[in-house]
Amino acid sequence: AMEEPAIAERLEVLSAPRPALAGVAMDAPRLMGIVNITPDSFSDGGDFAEPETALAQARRLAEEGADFVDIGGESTRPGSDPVSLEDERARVMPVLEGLSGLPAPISIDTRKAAMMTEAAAKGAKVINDVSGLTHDPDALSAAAQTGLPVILMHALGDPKTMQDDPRYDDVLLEVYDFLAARIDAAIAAGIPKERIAVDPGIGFGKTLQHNLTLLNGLSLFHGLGVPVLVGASRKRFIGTLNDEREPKKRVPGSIAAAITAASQGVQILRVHDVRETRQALRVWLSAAHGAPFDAL
Ligand SMILES: Nc1nc2ncc(COP(=O)(O)OP(=O)(O)O)nc2c(=O)[nH]1
Repeated sequence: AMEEPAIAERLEVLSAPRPALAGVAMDAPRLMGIVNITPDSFSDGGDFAEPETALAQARRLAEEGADFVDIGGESTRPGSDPVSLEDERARVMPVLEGLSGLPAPISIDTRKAAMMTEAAAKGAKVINDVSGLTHDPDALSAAAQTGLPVILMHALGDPKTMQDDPRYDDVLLEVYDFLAARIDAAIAAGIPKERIAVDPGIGFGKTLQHNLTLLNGLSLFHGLGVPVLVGASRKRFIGTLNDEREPKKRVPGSIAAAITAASQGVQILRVHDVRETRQALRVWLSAAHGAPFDAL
């Protein structure tokens, strides 16, 4: 088999030239903290459903060192139902208004064109669409109009049914090809390549095996020439491997997944537990460099 590149060589990938994303340098693993303003998110639904608690969480994650704070008003967990524009707007906009002074750039986790436009007007600096700008026919043009960088994620169909029976001939290549096509579509819509990042969509229409094949092969996605984001935090595959039904008890496994991604040069890690993940990353990066790594 091909000799596995040493950690140091893989770390070279980290320093591969990628433009900054919303002003955040892509030269070391960066953390995207998660604020789910929903009653039903799979791991923390209801915890931050009120503006005050969502604001406090966003500020806390920024203080813990989040490089981005991802704000979402629609759970896209397996089996979830879509949220109306009115409901998503009512959940998210009050929080965005309250976060205007946040030191970390805010990403808006939404599939709706109208939400992208309105969130951008309220200070969001990144658009994060779990459907890769495919769900809303107006999303590509709306995202391009905002001038914001976009994160294009792969999902196999709709959250409602994506886990019913996910099948691929080759999950790595099919996810890669989907992301390549979405990059082309975004560029054609007027979003320059330096404002694009991709994400394989762990848990979005994938079996345990699919998720593990993706986590093992993440370095492939650097071939797309844009920053790579991975969101494995607290997800079901961690619970399946450990028979751990409670998402909040999956933090050690989430950290292991984050280190797995960082060791393959993934530039952005989307996590619920910023302080814990940052601590682990610093140790891993410092050891891998043989010296204190304080870029985080
Ligand atoms: N780019 C990106 N965005 C995402 N948004 C939501 C979730 C699902 O996790 P969470 O937001 O915690 O749960 P829910 O969708 O139930 O709110 N995962 C990702 C991900 O892996 N990548």
